[in-house]
Amino acid sequence: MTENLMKNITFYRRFESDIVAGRKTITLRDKSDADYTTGDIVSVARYEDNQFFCHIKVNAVTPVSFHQLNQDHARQENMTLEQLKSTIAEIYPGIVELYMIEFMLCKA
Ligand SMILES: CC(=O)Nc1ccn([C@H]2C[C@H](O)[C@@H](CO)O2)c(=O)n1
Repeated sequence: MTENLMKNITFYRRFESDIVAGRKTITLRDKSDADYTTGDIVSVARYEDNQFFCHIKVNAVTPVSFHQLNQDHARQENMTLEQLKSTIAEIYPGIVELYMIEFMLCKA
């Protein structure tokens, strides 16, 4: 019998309030952190202390290059495009190939 293990993802603490309010509906990750499939229900915790704070449902996973990032991506991250690019550059210095994980909050 195969067990259906729930996947996990972490976000930096500073993004928790935007996620639980539904203001942040994508995250851009490197390949090692993008192993999600449409329909996955994912358990979300803070990166700093691994404290669970919600579940999300994955709506799509799409490759996107750093140079393609635009105002739509920024709006879905609840940031300006400048903030988004500098956040990505800080987390993943020099990265070109990203994966956009689109998600929606699962209401408890
Ligand atoms: C460990 C790790 O990389 N954790 C991450 C990576 C990204 N995020 C956030 C930051 C931005 O809002 C988007 C785009 O990368 O996702 C994060 O919270 N934690």
